[in-house]
Amino acid sequence: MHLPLRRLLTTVTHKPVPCRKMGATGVTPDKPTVTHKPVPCRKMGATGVTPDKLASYWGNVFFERGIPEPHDSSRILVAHALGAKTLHSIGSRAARSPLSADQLLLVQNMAQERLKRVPVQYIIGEWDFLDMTLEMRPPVLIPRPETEELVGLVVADCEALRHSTDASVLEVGCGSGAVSLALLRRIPQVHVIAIDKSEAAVSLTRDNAERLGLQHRIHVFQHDILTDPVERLQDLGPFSAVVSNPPYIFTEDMTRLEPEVLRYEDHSALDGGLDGMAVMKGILHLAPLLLKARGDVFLEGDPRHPEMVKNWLEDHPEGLLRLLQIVKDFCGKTRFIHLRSGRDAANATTSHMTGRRLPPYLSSMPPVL
Ligand SMILES: C[S@@+](CC[C@H](N)C(=O)[O-])C[C@H]1O[C@@H](n2cnc3c(N)ncnc32)[C@H](O)[C@@H]1O
Repeated sequence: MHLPLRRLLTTVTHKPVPCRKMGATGVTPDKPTVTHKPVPCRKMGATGVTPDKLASYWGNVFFERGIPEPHDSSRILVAHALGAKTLHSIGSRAARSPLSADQLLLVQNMAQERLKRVPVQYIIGEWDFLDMTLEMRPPVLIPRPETEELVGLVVADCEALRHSTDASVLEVGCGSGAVSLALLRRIPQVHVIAIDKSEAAVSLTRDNAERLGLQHRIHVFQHDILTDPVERLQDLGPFSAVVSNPPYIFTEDMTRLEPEVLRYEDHSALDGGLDGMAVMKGILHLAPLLLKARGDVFLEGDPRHPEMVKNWLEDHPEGLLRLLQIVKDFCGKTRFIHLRSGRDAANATTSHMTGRRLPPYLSSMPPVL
């Protein structure tokens, strides 16, 4: 059953109960009413529920209810209730200590959310992207591991960014700020302009920039690349590079998305129109107006897009954009497109990258996002 998107607005972020509060009893008045079958405290003894037992209990419930990555989900939720990222990291003593009543209830409430297919990232309210922990708030897109590779590609292959002292990047569709903030952390002299048409995304990027102390090197504002005046961006340029992980799912593929994605993430962060290229084409059109004489464009897309971009470039020679590189993601799918403005770009080459695995409900999107 599909939950209405309005449900997103009521998704709560469950703050961890620090370990030092373990042993506290009673339920705080602001805790939501428990609607799910309670943790079987009587079976395990009210103070006898250890993190491993609880994770295993909820992992089995999730499994029986068809929740993807059932055991990973439950372990992350239990770890979060203990103020940790993983159960491995809590140490053997904490692993043997029973949870407090507060913590039990917190896990139970979070598990209820997971049973409704709310992504773990939204439930715990944060997620790691490269070396950063970012705040996550629905419906802003949860950054995917492939996008970490996009950052790696920009850092490795954008000479202009590494060698110039006044390099600037425009990110189109900043979402949570993952790409822009990762670039700022890796390239000290760079300044980023990050735009998004979604107010929620702009606000989250700003908050994440503050969280990481990077707010002085990033200018974030609401801007629709397809409809707002380009002069607004030109006034802030010209840029050394334009980077984007635009919405690139073909509209016809949207219905095949997992409930976690379809119900809770912003559709306009995902749906790229009939050919998945609505925003991408906007960027290709505008890039020559925004880039320095020899500037780069880095795009993440669907595996069908590199060929489609090649065709688009043949139909639009006036833009003087050249395809420089097509790069595969860690699944071996053609994923990233590197273009350069001006006449001196080399011929296309193909390279491969490796990386880590994504939870299935995020990775099995058609196509993998
Ligand atoms: C796939 S998400 C990428 C978010 C983030 N950069 C990341 O990689 O996690 C695409 C983002 O583009 C934004 N977006 C969609 N259409 C846009 C448009 N016409 N102009 C600006 N941003 C747009 C969405 O709001 C969304 O935040």
